[in-house]
Amino acid sequence: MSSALPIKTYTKEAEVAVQAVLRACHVTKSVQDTLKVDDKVSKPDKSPVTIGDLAAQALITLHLQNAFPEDKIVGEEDTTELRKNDGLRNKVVGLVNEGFAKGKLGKESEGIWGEGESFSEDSVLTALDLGSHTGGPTGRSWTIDPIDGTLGFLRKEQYAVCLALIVDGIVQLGVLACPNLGTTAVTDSQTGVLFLAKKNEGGWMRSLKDDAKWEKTTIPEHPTPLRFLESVESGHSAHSVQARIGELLGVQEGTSLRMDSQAKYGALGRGEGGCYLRIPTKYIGGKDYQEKIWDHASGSLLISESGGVVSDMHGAPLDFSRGRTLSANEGIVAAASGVHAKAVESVKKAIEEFGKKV
Ligand SMILES: Nc1ncnc2c1ncn2[C@@H]1O[C@H](COP(=O)(O)O)[C@@H](O)[C@H]1OP(=O)(O)O
Ligand SMILES: [Mg+2]
Ligand SMILES: [Mg+2]
Ligand SMILES: [Mg+2]
Repeated sequence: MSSALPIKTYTKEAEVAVQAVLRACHVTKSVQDTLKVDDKVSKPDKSPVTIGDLAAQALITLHLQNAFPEDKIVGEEDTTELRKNDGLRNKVVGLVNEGFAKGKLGKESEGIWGEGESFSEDSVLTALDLGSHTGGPTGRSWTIDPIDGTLGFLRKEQYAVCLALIVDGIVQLGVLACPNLGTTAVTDSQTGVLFLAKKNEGGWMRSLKDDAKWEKTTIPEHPTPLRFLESVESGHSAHSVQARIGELLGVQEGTSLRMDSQAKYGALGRGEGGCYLRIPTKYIGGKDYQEKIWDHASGSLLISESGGVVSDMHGAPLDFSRGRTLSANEGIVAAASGVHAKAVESVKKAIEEFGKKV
């Protein structure tokens, strides 16, 4: 069994979520180590999806379906690619069952639901299709990003397995696993960190290893040195605007921490960096883009529960009640409490400057 969870409410939900995410990490890690060219395809929006993304979402959904059959699922992936590609489908079904294989997860999975069970192709496809819920302001729904940062995953760098519970539009519980993140610093020899956040109770982290102890996550009011965290991909956020915001905040030149996925929220949540910036590229002539709820639900709760502040780039709270996207928001600023207000102010100034240039 996993070491006792540090929270007092939603304990069954957290227990199931942690188990599901641990199993998904086991699968994604083995896929990342052995990925072949035809284990990856492009989705209609041209973004990549791998057998790891699809297997992890199916596996997490099977856990949720078993424990909370009434709950809705808002998942990033669907069965479009699997239904037209036999090879991909067979591999995904095989991986899901490998994730449940007896003894695969070590002692943490002993006595936990699903160990040794086998799932048919039909149940795997049905589980994936459950992820098409529209989200919205009422009821309970889980949002899944089975591999966040697929581009980082393909580069064998950072990625995250993300699962959050949203109740009546509010994120109540967030689980964020970062299999390639160092346990004490972004890169160190001991990799693999699991983060957990519960609304109004706090944020915690532990190593991904068996039975590791949970430690509280805290963000100092003024982290020093102040650095900012941003995407590796220049198509996902406006690096040039962010560099200017960094200057305005007094960040030393060349000290931004670039990494893929919600691992950025994990690093910030345990006090690294001090400010995560995600300024849309449309401000420098890029395409319009709406952020998805599964890309921010777990991470944003971790920040607010660790003493930090999260908003959109204009300072407005993130609104998870609008459906599958954060359609009421634009960009993200997540920062230490002593940095956030100045960061939002600096965003405004930098955008004005760039507006004159574009
Ligand atoms: N133009 C864009 N602006 C912001 N985020 C994007 C954009 N295109 C894709 N993404 C999403 O950014 C996330 C990764 O963020 P990061 O750069 O911080 O690692 C992915 O979930 C990815 O979605 P997708 O899964 O559809 O590729
Ligand atoms: Mg994502
Ligand atoms: Mg993803
Ligand atoms: Mg994706």
